Amino acid sequence: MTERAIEQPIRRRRYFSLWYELLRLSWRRSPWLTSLQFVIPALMVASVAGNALALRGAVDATLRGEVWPAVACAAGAGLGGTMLIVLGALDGNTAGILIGKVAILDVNPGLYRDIATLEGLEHLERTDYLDRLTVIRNSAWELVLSLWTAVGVLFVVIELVVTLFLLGTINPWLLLLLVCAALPLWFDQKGSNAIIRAETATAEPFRLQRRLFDLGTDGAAGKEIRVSGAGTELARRQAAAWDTAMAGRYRARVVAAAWKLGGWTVFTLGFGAGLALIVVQVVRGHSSAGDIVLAITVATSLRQSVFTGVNYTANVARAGRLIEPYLWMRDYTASARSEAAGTESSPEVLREGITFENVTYRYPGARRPALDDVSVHLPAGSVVALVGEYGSGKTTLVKLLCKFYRPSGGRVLVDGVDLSTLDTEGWRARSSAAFQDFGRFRTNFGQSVGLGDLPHAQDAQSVGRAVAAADAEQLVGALPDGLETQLSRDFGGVDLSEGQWQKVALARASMRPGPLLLMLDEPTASLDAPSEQQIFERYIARAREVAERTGAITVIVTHRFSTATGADLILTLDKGRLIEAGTHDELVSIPGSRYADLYGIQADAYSA
Ligand SMILES: Nc1ncnc2c1ncn2[C@@H]1O[C@H](COP(=O)(O)OP(=O)(O)OP(=O)(O)O)[C@@H](O)[C@H]1O
Repeated sequence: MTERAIEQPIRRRRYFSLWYELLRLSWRRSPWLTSLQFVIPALMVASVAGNALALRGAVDATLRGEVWPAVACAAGAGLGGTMLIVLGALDGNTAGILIGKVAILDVNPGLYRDIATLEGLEHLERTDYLDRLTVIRNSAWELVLSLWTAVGVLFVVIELVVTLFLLGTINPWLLLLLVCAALPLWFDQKGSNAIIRAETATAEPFRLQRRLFDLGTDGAAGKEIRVSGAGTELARRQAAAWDTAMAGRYRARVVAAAWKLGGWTVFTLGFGAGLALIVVQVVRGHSSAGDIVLAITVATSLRQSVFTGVNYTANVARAGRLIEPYLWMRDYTASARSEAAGTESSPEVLREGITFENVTYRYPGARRPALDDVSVHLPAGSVVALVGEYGSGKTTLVKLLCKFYRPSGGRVLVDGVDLSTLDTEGWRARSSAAFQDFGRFRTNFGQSVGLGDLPHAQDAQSVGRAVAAADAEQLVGALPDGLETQLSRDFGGVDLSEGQWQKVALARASMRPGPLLLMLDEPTASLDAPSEQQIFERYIARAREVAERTGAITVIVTHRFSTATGADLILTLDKGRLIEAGTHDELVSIPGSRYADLYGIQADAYSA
C-alpha cells in the first residue's frame, strides 16, 4: 500500500458522512431512542421560549390587574420550567443508552474485525500506526457521542436563534448580542485547536513516557529491571519524557484559557449593555416591565446555551482526535483490502516447490532491506533450515511466505504461480506456523490447540494428534483437567512456563491435516535441548509424512545448528542476503563458509 494513500489529511466533510453513518446505525439499532434525541431538544427549545413568554405575560397581566390571565401565564411558566428539568434528565439518560448500544454492538465489533482480520501486519508493527490504533481501540463510545454532541450544537444554534428573536422583539439592537454570544464559541475553538496542536507535537514524548511506564510495571520485564537495577533510570527517563510532554501541553492550556477568558469578557460586557438598553426603554415607556423579565429570562438562557454550545463545540473539536485516526484506520483497511486481492486457488499438492526470484523486502522507513535480492528454489517435499546471525532476515523470509508482506521487489512463486495472486485466506488455510513470539491464548488447553485449525477445533482426535506432535502429552496428563484445563491464573486457571506455552503453540501449529507449508520460526527456543531434539524428530517425521501426501515444504528457522544438520537444504542469510545454500555436508565442505564457521563455533561450545 502506498504511504501517500494513508497519510493524506482527513477532510472535514468526511466528519459529516461519518456522523450520517452513525445516525443510520443508531436508527437501525433503535428508531425510538434515535427519534427522542431530536424530539427532546426540540421540546426543550420550545420550553425555554414558552417559559420566557409566559413569564412576561404573567408580569404584564398582573400589572394590568387581570387575575386569570396572570394565573394562566404563571402556570404556563411553571410548566415550561418543569418540562425543562424533566427533559434535561431524560435527554442525558436516553442518549447514554443509545450511545452504549451503538458503540458496543456496532462500532466496536467493526473496529475489532478490521484490526484483527487485515491480511498484513503493518498496522500491528509500525509504531506510528500503533499509536493511532491505541487511540481508537477504546474510543467507540466517544465516537458515537460525537454525533450526538454535533446534534446538540445544532439545537444550541436553534435555541440561540429563537432567544435572539425574542430579544429582537424588544429592541433590534439586542440582536447584536448574537455576535457577543458567538465570540466565546470562536475563541474557545481557537483554544481547543492550540491544545490539539500541542498534543500532536508532544505525541512522541507522551508515547515514550507511556511505554516506559508500561515497561516498568510489566511483570515480564520486571525481572530484568530488578536484576540490572535499571528501575531508577527508567523512572527518571519516564519522568523526563512526561515533563517534556506536559510542558508543551501546559503552555497550550494557558493559551486556551486566555482565549476563553477573552470570549467570556466580551459576552458579559455585551450582555450588560443589552440590559441597560432595555432599562432605558422601560424608563422612557417604550417597553413594559414584562419585557425586562423576558429579557432577563431569555438572556439567562442565552448565557446557558452559549456555555453549552462552547462545551459541545469543544467536545466536537476534541472528538477530532478520535475521528481522524478512526477514519485513517478505515482508509487504511479499505486500501489494504483492495490491494490484497489475490484470487487464485492454492494447489492441492505441491509438485515443483516454492521459488524466490530476486526477492527484496524493505520495512517501511528502514534504511537497508531486510531481504536483499534473494533467489532460491525450495523443492516440494523438502525440509529447509534457515540459519544466520540475529537480524539477518530469517523471520522476514517466513513472513513473506505467510503473505504478511508483499516483496518490495522480485516474486515468490508457488509451483510457478506468483504467491501474491493466490487467495490469501486459501493459502493460509494450507499453511501451519509457529513463531518465536507465539500467542498465549488464555482459553482451555484443548481450545488453545484447536485454534490452529478451526474446522477441526472440536475434534478430540485432531487435537490429541497435535498434542502428540508437540510432545505435550505428558504436560496435558499433569494438568488437573487435562485438555479441559483453563490456562492462565488471570482466568482462574493454571499458569504455564515459557517452554510449556511454547508446546501449546507447537501443538496449535500441528493441527492442520494437509498443509503445503510448515513453518517453525524458532518455536523451541525456550525448551531444553533434549525436549527440543525430541520435538524436532517428531515434527520432522510428521512433516515427511505430510510431504508424501501434499508435497509440503517445511521451513525451520533455528539458531541451533544441530537442528539444521538433518535438513535437505540449509540457507545461510547474512544482512538480508542469501550467501550459501546446500546440505550440511556440502556447506561444511566449502572452505571458509559462514555456515561451517558458525557450526564449528557451536560444536566447540557444546564439546568444551
Ligand atoms: N517490523 C519491523 N519493522 C522494521 N524493521 C524490522 C521489522 N522486523 C524486522 N526488522 C528488521 O529487519 C531485519 C531482519 O529482521 P528479521 O527479524 O527478519 O531477522 P532474523 O534473522 O529473523 O532475526 P532473529 O534471529 O533475531 O529473529 C532486522 O534488521 C530487523 O531489525
